[in-house]
Amino acid sequence: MYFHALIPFKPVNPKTRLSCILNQEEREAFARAMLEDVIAAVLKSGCSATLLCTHPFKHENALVAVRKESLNDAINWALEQFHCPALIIMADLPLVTAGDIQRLIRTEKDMAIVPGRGGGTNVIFLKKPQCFHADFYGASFLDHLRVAEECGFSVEVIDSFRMSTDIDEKEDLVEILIHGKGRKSREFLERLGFSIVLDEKGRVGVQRGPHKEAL
Ligand SMILES: Nc1nc2c(ncn2[C@@H]2O[C@H](COP(=O)(O)OP(=O)(O)OP(=O)(O)O)[C@@H](O)[C@H]2O)c(=O)[nH]1
Ligand SMILES: C[C@H](OP(=O)(O)O)C(=O)O
Repeated sequence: MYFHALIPFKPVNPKTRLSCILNQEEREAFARAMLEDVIAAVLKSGCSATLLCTHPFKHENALVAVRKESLNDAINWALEQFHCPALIIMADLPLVTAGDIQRLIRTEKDMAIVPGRGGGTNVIFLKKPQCFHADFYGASFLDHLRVAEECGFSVEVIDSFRMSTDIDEKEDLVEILIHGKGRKSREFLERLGFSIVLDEKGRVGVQRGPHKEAL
């Protein structure tokens, strides 16, 4: 089955929660690397990709719509245009695979949803997108279940480590370094000198060593 994926993307000053370890230029490059990982999985799954971007941006394998409004308003603008099923997938899920996406689009329910850790929503597949409206931020997973109920949708909640792993904070980089073999985002972090480290309590964290290209 062939569907259309909407990928919201903020190319300018993204991922501010990573400012403690990446400067703005690095965060922009890192956000692009994660986006590449997501687009690769989307295309491999057989879906096409449209980026909903806050600023002008070009990608050779995706359509781009520049929408200056907020995340929810941009998604809701796009959903209104859809007359066929739609996938909404965030650009900060670099571990996602084509098989993961196929799991959503093969759902027998009206909607499939993947929660993010901490109450967020990482991916939504909608068979009838026009009834729905996005309500990201805060406990958006609960909000999206409520919207689905209002629409009378049957819902499948998908339990997936890879798709639930959105990269927001420094601690999340551990997951890319451990599980992100072959991903552009892992190559990027390694090039910058990131590696995993154990703290004094035995927990795994990340450290930034010398820039590989500078060695
Ligand atoms: N179109 C659009 N996409 C957005 C906007 N804000 C964030 N995004 C995208 O939405 C997804 C989830 O965003 P967040 O995790 O909040 O990312 P962020 O705003 O870059 O990160 P922080 O600055 O750390 O909050 C990512 O794919 C972002 O690129 C927006 O205002 N408009
Ligand atoms: C957009 C938001 O992402 P988070 O800030 O939780 O990563 C959400 O999932 O509602």
